[in-house]
Amino acid sequence: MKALLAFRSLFLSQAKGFTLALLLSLVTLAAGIALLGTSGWFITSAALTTAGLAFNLFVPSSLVRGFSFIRILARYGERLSGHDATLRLLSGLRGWLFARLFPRLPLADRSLRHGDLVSRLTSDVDALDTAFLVAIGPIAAALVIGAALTAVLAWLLPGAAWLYGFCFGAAVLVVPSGLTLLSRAAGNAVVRRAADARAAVLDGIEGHDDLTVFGVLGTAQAGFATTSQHLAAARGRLSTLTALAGFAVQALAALALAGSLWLGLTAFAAGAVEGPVLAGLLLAMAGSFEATSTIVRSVGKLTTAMAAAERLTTIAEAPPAVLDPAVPAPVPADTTIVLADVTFGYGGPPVLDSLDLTVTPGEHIAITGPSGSGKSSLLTLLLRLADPQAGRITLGGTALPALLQADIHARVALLSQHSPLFNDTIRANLCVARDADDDALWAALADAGIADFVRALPAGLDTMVGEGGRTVSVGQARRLCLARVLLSSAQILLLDEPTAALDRPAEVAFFETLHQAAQGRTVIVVTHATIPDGTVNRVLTLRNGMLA
Ligand SMILES: Nc1ncnc2c1ncn2[C@@H]1O[C@H](COP(=O)(O)OP(=O)(O)OP(=O)(O)O)[C@@H](O)[C@H]1O
Repeated sequence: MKALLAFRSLFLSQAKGFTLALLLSLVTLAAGIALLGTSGWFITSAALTTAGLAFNLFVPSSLVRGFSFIRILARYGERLSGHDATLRLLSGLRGWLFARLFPRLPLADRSLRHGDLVSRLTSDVDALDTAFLVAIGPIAAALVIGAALTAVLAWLLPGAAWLYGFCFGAAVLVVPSGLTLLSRAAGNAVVRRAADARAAVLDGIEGHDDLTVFGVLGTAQAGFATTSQHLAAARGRLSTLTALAGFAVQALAALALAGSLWLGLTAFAAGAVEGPVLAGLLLAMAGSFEATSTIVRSVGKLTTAMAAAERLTTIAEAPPAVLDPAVPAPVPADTTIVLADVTFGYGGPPVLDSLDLTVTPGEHIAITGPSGSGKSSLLTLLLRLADPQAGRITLGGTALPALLQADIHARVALLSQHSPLFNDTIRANLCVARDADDDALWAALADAGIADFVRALPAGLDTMVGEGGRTVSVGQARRLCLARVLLSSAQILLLDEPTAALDRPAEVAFFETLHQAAQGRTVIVVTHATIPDGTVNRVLTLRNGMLA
């Protein structure tokens, strides 16, 4: 519940819609109960009145019709306002989560799987946004209705009021609370297992080719079947508990009705209550318990929502890798980069150890070094996606932590080892860097050495590249990503293994084009390739955390 409370400001932002939905659900419930009560009273009165001659049929029958209409209209209005508020809450929740997620990327918790993250961003948010609609709203409405009917009973059939009040209170408060406590573990397991299943699906799709080639598709399928069985078992446990709670509520309803019938008949025999009123009250009680059955079904969802809330707050409250300064420094015009005595690691031995480096504006440098020597980590620091544990990095004389990250990223562009192509047109993929006209796009494509290929495509710049750039070769995808980086207005370009997928002639051509295309801009390229002569000003080697 504490995790759910963390989202109270978001829920409160939709308070108007939820209050309206709550009021309308109260009207719906009240109209339903009044409908049953009036019908019972009406039918009994009509039966007790000789041939109906002395009985005014008009008032009760119009009441029955009136309550039916009110019930239908109120239910419609409740669904409309409740779902409207829920959808608004959903957009608020997603915005809230993304706003917290971005400054925390890459997530410090490397164990968090891609599929799990997707699960948190989708189904966990969905579980949370319906918490009001399926659980909190119905519980609040039932409590009000139960209290009102108890008050009516205290007036018309005092003997039964305490019994009804006790049974209804237990059905709305005790059984759902007990179910919440008992189903906590099952609710957690459902959320966890659902995330596992989603991750297994994503892994299977992403790794399908390799799994097929290595002949282990069957093993992967068996793994997925096991995950699905675990999910089904967790859902089964939750359903069993929900069914038991449903049985408890029905038993309480039966106890309240049977006891009230007995107490009511005693009161009727003593002349303390009229027959039609008694019939109406008993039917109204039966109607009110209808509200409790929804609650029991909903509480299972509430435990899932609580588990989802915990998983979301885990990401949202994780300390961000870096924080923007409260008062940012102005962006320096100079783009000289200086790393002085920089030490950085991931908790173990330092990856970069007292490293010094100065890169003057417009200089092109290459950094080589054995795998795992810290080349990519160095680029991470230059983008201020992490801060060094010791030492100082400055841009134009201003320390990076004094600048807004957005300002740094406007000046420093990255072509990473994993730069993606989005499932969109070539034009849209390039314009991620900045909005540009066709001339600028073709110039960037020409600089990246891929203009001829794009020009030969029937749809040219409007060609869809497919998911992850599946319709182009790996080398072409790298060049399209390079074109995007060249198109950006950043004065400093960082490239991580830009030629990993190219053969030697293409690699040489790539470095030559890069050198020409990025004239006037600073280039830091991290690579295992042998750098062709004349394409960079300096080649440095990173070894044992230091540059040589
Ligand atoms: N997020 C991380 N958490 C923990 N350790 C990390 C993380 N990222 C990198 N490392 C470790 O830091 C070291 C340097 O990694 P880095 O990727 O910077 O090396 P690299 O020189 O770029 O390697 P490669 O040439 O293979 O790309 C490696 O030992 C790696 O395992």
